[in-house]
Amino acid sequence: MTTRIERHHYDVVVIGAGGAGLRAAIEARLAGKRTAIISKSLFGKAHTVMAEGGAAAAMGNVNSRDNWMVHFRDTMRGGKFLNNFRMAELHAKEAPERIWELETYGALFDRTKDGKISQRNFGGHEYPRLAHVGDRTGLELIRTLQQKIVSLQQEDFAETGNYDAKIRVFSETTITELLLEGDRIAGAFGYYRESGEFILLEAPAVVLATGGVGRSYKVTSNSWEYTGDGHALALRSGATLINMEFLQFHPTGMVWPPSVKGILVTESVRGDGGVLKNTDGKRFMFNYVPDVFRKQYAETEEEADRWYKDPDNNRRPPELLPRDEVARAINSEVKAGRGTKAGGVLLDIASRLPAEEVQRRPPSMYHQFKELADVDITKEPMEVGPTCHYVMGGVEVDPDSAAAFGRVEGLFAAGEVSGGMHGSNRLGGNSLSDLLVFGKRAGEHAAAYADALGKRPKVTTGDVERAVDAALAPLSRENGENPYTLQQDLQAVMGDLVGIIRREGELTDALKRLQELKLRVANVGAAGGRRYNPGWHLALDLRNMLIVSECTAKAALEREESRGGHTREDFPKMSPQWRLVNLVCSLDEAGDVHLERKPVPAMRTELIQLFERTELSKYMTDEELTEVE
Ligand SMILES: Cc1cc2nc3c(=O)[nH]c(=O)nc-3n(C[C@H](O)[C@H](O)[C@H](O)COP(=O)(O)OP(=O)(O)OC[C@H]3O[C@@H](n4cnc5c(N)ncnc54)[C@H](O)[C@@H]3O)c2cc1C
Repeated sequence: MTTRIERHHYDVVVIGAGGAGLRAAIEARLAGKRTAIISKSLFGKAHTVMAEGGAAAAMGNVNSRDNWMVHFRDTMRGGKFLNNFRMAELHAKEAPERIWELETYGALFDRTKDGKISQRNFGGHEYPRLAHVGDRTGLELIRTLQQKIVSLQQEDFAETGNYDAKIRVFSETTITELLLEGDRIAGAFGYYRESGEFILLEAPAVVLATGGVGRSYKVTSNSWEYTGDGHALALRSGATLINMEFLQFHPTGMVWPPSVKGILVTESVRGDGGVLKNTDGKRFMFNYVPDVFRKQYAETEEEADRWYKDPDNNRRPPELLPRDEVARAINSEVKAGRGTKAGGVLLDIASRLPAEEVQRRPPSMYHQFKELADVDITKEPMEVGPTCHYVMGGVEVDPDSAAAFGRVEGLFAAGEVSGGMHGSNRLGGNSLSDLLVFGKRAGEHAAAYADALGKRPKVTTGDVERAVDAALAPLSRENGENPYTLQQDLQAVMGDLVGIIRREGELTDALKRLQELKLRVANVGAAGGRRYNPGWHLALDLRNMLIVSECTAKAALEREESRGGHTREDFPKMSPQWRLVNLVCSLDEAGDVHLERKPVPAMRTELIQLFERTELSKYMTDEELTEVE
């Protein structure tokens, strides 16, 4: 029996309908390209929508001393100098324009008293920099980008009588394979989640905008669709992933009750005055300020408290250190027996702000705790602990065009699925601006690539048949393993052995267990048919989760230092030699993960000159410092 496949032709296919995907699609459509947007979940329900804190852009609205150079410096410091400097530079320079542009699409940001876009403080940012809409910034961003897409569809309708003529959204549709002719992208294959019917989109250019990988971890702020699909699709099509060892564990996830463990408690609670205390009632973050940050952070509670009113003449509270520092500090306090029974510490805003203010500032935090944990945060502290939140590693891309490196042409990546921009650790707020800056670039360059092609690559029947067979395989295994058990086992391996603090023995053990899981996943089964069958969907996702987890574990074992989102108990220091190394994963012929070391591109002189030598000496080797002089 032949399998029915719905076929479409596009110039650019964008996989992912979060901020990066929507911004890329808008740009490709503005360049006149027929563009498809594919979304695994409902249109509008992406991670981007969950972003609360805001989008970082050096507009200088609240403190006029802010500019792209200060933002660039903060981003490089946050990433511990492993960032792709060119991406950090483009991001810092272009973010303000991308935010102002959103206003022309209809976004309504909160305002300062004099009517400018308001900006709030956030960890690691020297000045108030996060443009925000209460704690619903991501929602406003997605709403606005969707609105822009609808307005473009209306223009297309006026011209052609068809809303979908130039830009069409396929929601609740999962892409399982990229199809190639030789080394060039020829299309994408997937299925409608509701009907289980297959879909083939032939296109010479694909933009990956699939977000993160957090569902491979037990405790995570990420939702069900973040199974590393884009990372795995990139690898399988011949592209490379960079620095997959760097995962951000957000310091403040809910820890109680178990049903909500991992859900994020926004950093703006700390930006607005919330402080972290252990069960002895001590503000412990003062004990955890690393030397590299000592100059910028307050040494006493009095100075830290003064900063909220007078940031120009006081140093920042240590609660606002970059996320990796705060997450490790909480981890240490809990380990030392100064944590709560549920394994967290206390985040206190109740004793710091009047109740009405607490309700007004982070309103959804108040409701989140009231409804999910029955805790009134205007009266009691919140119980919080680290949660897997963001992956800094991702598709290795050319910084200017967002084109994927490796053996593949016609593939682009933007947003959380791409790597390099944030180095070893991302600053809060830098993701929303990253996805606008590089989403736009990816859409623009994917369109230009499609334009410049002579003959378009063709999808082969054999490849489509293989994609169909791979998709149907779990349904045909009568005694296959249960996908939910496999996912739990994978989450246990990653959470327990490749988590926030890593050790050689555990990482070696993790790799052994991942190999065992690989064999079991090859035998995963799903009962039932193709019509809305979440077990089948997970069975297909597991293949991606496993391959991406293997990259993370391999790179974590290889990198013998501690930096940003990678902490090795057996190598606790940051090493200037390791700063010169990017770890790059590819797939070999047998489908196994191959890891190689590649040099980190050297920063241009005028960018190096933005830093003081004493600061550079914390990160760079002696040879590099000699060259700087
Ligand atoms: C709770 C929370 C709060 C956050 N707060 C902030 C903040 O305040 N500021 C900030 O800068 N960052 C924040 N972040 C991080 C930020 O929201 C994300 O990194 C960012 O939104 C990622 O955007 P994206 O466009 O790359 O991907 P996403 O928004 O994650 O979208 C990915 C899209 O890809 C689709 N997809 C995935 N796989 C497939 C597939 N196989 N086929 C088809 N479609 C697929 C998904 O359905 C989705 O549409 C937060 C994250 C979380 C979880």
